[in-house]
Amino acid sequence: MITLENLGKSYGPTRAVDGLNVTVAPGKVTGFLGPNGAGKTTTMRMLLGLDAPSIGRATINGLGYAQLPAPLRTVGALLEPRTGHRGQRADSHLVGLARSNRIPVSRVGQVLEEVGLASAGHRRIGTYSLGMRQRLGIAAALLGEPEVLVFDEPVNGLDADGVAWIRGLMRTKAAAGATVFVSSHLMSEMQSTADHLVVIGRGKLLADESMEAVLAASARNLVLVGSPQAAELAAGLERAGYAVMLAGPESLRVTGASPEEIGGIAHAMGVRVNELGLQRASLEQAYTELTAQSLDYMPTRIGEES
Ligand SMILES: Nc1ncnc2c1ncn2[C@@H]1O[C@H](COP(=O)(O)OP(=O)(O)OP(=O)(O)O)[C@@H](O)[C@H]1O
Repeated sequence: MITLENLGKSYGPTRAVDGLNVTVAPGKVTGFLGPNGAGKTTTMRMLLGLDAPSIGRATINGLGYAQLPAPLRTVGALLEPRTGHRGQRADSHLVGLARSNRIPVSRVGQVLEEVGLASAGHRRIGTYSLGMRQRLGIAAALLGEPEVLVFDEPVNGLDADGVAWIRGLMRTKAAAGATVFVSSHLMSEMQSTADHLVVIGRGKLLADESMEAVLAASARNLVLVGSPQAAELAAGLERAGYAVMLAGPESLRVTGASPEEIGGIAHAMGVRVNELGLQRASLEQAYTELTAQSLDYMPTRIGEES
């Protein structure tokens, strides 16, 4: 489990991270989202003892990173794809890491296998593609069989197969009980990977909710209704306070109501309904609404300049 308690970091006048209180639970993939410069990397660096908080604290299983008796056995991290020296062989890099962390060297072959680098383990890191270096970084993170995984933008540089692979890896680890905390700016990817979302903007917490709740709260959720008495039903739905648009002579688009609520109103009015379909907002849309207020630079639209 990861706990952020009133965690804050200032760089001069900039509050990169501003009083975060978050618990990241085991058994789930928790997506960490926010616009560029929101403070995600700074938060992860404080969690991993690479930056000192200005206020508050970040703990893993109740301890700060520096207090962990065996850090690599507790938390596996991928912060940037650069790992090891270019001239070093990938397997020797991992052997060095294992030895210095009292992890059995037999794990090296296992993690190389797990990340799909078994046949390239003897090669020098400098000959690796960006995607291979990303896999090597993940191999290093998995070396100590940690129960907490912290990945900053892990799919950067990976091709479609690599993206699908890392999604599967995170889902498998979470299903086995691991705490998986992963930042990403790829909303469609997060939508199919994360169970829970922590969203920040300008260092502040904007949402800490299940994926389901974030999507359900979006104003972009639409219900498409087909009815031969569309106009009559529209009037009834408007009386009930829902936003209704006539999409055709026999079809409506309704926002703010669930299919069940619309069905209930239609039933009470004695109106026939032929079709009732929920068109869910995408995470991209829900996220845009959540972060709209916290974007550092809002483009000025033509015609709005004063
Ligand atoms: N070492 C530093 N010195 C000064 N300012 C910093 C430093 N590191 C980060 N910042 C500032 O802190 C804020 C948060 O940066 P951070 O990299 O944590 O954001 P992020 O959410 O990871 O963004 P991105 O998605 O662009 O990586 C930014 O305004 C950034 O310019």
